[in-house]
Amino acid sequence: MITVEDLGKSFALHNQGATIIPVLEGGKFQVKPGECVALTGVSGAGKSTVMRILYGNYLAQAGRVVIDGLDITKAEPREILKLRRQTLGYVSQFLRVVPRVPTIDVVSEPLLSVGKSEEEARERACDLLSRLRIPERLWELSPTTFSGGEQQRVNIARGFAHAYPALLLDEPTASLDAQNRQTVLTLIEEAKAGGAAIVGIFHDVEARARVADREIDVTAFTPRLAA
Ligand SMILES: Nc1ncnc2c1ncn2[C@@H]1O[C@H](COP(=O)(O)OP(=O)(O)OP(=O)(O)O)[C@@H](O)[C@H]1O
Repeated sequence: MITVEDLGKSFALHNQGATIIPVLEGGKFQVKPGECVALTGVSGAGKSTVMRILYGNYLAQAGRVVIDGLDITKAEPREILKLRRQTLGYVSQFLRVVPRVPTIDVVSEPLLSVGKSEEEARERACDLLSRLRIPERLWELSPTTFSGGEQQRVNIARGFAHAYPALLLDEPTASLDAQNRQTVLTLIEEAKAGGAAIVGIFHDVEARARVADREIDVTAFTPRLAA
C-alpha cells in the first residue's frame, strides 16, 4: 500500500547563505495492508520530515513514494487531495478546524466527503465521540473553545471516522489520559484489522510496542547522523 524508494530530501536555508541541510538519503521501506510501522530515531533524524513527505506536504528531491498506486512525488495537487480524501488519513496531535462548525459535523465530514449517507456518518461520529469520552452536551458546539485534550480527542475521532486504507499517525497518544490512550490504541488495532497500512511516530514506548509490527530507524536514512 505504501512504498518508499531511494528517498532523498535536503533543505536550503535561503536566509542563511543558501546553506543546504541534507536530511534524508536512500530512504526505503514498504508498508503492507494491515501492518503498522513505527518511525524511530533520535531527535532531528527526520521522522517528521518522512511523514510530511508521505502526506505530500514536503516534496522529495529524489526517489519515489507510491501510495495506493499514486507516486506522490510526481502527482498533481488535485490527485493528492483526492488521495487524502479517499485513501490517506493523517492524525496529528492538533485540531485545525473551521470556526463555528459543530463537533459532530467536524467528525462526520470525512465520511460525507466519500459519499456516505448523513445517517451513517452521524452514527459513526456519535460512536467515536462517545468512545473518546467527549460529553454529549458538547457535540453541537464548535470545538474551537474546547480544552486541549478535548480538541485532541475530537481530532482523533475525525481521523478515524473514515476507514482510510493508509493512515499516518503523529504522536496520537501524546498527552491523553490513561483511559483515552487505551481507546486510541484500540482504534489503531481496529484500523489494522480493517486492513489499513499505518505509519506512525510514537514517543510513547508502550503504545509503540503494542501496535507497531516493525520499527524503522530513520537515522539510517540520515547522511549526517549515519556517518
Ligand atoms: N522546513 C524545514 N526547513 C529547514 N530544515 C528543516 C525543515 N524541516 C526539518 N528540517 C530539519 O530536518 C531535520 C529533521 O527534522 P525532523 O523534524 O524531521 O526530525 P524528527 O526526527 O522528527 O525530530 P523530533 O523527534 O525532534 O521531532 C532537522 O535537522 C531539522 O532542522
